[in-house]
Amino acid sequence: MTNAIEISGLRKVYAAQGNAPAKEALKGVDLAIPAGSIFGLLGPNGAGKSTMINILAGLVNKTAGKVEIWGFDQDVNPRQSRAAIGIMPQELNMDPFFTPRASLEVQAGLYGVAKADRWTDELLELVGLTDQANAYARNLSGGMRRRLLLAKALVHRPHILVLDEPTAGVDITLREMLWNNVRKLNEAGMTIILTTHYLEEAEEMCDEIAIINHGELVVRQGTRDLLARTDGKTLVLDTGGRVDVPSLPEGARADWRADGRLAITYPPSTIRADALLDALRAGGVPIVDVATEQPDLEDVFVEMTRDR
Ligand SMILES: Nc1ncnc2c1ncn2[C@@H]1O[C@H](COP(=O)(O)OP(=O)(O)OP(=O)(O)O)[C@@H](O)[C@H]1O
Repeated sequence: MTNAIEISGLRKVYAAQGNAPAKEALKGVDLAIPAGSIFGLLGPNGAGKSTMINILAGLVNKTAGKVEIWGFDQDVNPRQSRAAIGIMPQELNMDPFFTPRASLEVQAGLYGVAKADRWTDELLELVGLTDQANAYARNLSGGMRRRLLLAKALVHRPHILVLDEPTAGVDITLREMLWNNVRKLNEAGMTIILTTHYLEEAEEMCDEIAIINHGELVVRQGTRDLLARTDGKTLVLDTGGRVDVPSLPEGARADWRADGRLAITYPPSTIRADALLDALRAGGVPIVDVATEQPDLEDVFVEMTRDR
């Protein structure tokens, strides 16, 4: 299996409701997600990420296009394609009278996992809920509920795990635990797809990233290559205090930071750092110290999703 997911020409139009006009949430997206990757699906609010994930999960019907999950066409082999994917949803609502163990057993039943093939105890152990296995869900903390949702997504041992905003509003300890789990699952061969608003997290975790905006795929690239795309670097200077900044080569921009340092952002394709430093020195700016900063995913994201 080279691609865990192959999406082509995917469109979704939500029908008009009352005064709200019809909304084309996905406008013909083509996207291949390599098997074995940790793949980030990013985009601003309303870009269409949840729509895409819900289509993968079989919760939203597409208007047009083709979706193959682990080689199974969703429309031709719905059962097999559903069995290949597990989804950890955003929302935390769950039956308050179920214990984690019972929830996992029920979920396994829904997926038709035979009793002998269930791995309930291992799953509870994996997400750190062994001690709460028999506690009612209403007594679980938000973090524990989230861990239970992860375990529920895994009952049928899917090839692909989709995490929709898994760390929104969770504390650092839980976030680390989630990511450790995700890495372990990925090392064991599972393909991971995640949406997140934390771009730092996507930068650190994902091998490849797709950015969607207004229902269209804007870019899909390896994380490292994506970061190399932005033509913007920053020199950060300690000038020993505020001074007048002389005019700089066109394309360069100077900003004073809150910590009193002077940040010069420039496109390295047309301006060399030494030309900038020469211009500053010639303008009488004392340079006590200099550091450089590379663009991060946030910069790339802002550039790619800026409305033109
Ligand atoms: N059930 C629905 N009926 C009508 N319009 C919808 C429905 N669900 C989503 N939309 C619209 O489709 C567009 C895409 O929404 P979607 O939830 O997929 O975006 P998103 O990228 O997941 O955003 P967020 O990051 O805010 O979750 C939005 O304009 C949204 O208002």
